[in-house]
Amino acid sequence: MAIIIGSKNPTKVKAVQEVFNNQIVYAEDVPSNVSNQPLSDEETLMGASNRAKQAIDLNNAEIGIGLEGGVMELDGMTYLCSWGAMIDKKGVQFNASGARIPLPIEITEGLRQGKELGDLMDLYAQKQDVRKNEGAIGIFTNNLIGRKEMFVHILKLMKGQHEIYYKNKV
Ligand SMILES: O=P(O)(O)OP(=O)(O)OP(=O)(O)OC[C@H]1O[C@@H](n2cnc3c(O)ncnc32)[C@H](O)[C@@H]1O
Ligand SMILES: [Mg+2]
Repeated sequence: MAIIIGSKNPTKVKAVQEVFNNQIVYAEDVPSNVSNQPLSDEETLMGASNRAKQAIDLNNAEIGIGLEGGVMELDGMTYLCSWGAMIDKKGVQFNASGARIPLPIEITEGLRQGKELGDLMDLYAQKQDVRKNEGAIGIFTNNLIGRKEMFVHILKLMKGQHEIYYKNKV
């Protein structure tokens, strides 16, 4: 069973390889067709969903996956949010969201000026490519949870829903 993940970001690709460890995994960059920095749950989920739909159309894949990072407002705070979408050959789609944590005010201010979280995180942490490594979630949780681990959780939530859906159909 071939699986296509619609991104070459290593945190996303490694997470898919870990969860679908006995399957062939291809990584292809596809556009999210939302802004580079999604600013709501709706937009982040839409980005994940758009990527999954394009990924499944690319080759003769059984499953297309989209994982998207964003931020959302809740109760006057800006939270990190992440969404996943998985679509199979029959067009059945499963979604799941990941852990969310509040972001510090200096990050929120940068986002309000139109900057991308990935760039803000590199400045904040004085590191390069935080988005491809521990992610904002790693930086703000003392690395107890990293970006790949958060995506692993989202992928398990979708894989499990997919398994139950077909188990109950037979
Ligand atoms: O190549 P793609 O798959 O696009 O990988 P990406 O790192 O750009 O990831 P997203 O498009 O899913 O995320 C949208 C924006 O939010 C940033 N972002 C999201 N979550 C992040 C995190 O945990 N750490 C750092 N940046 C993050 C990311 O760098 C982008 O600017
Ligand atoms: Mg991106």
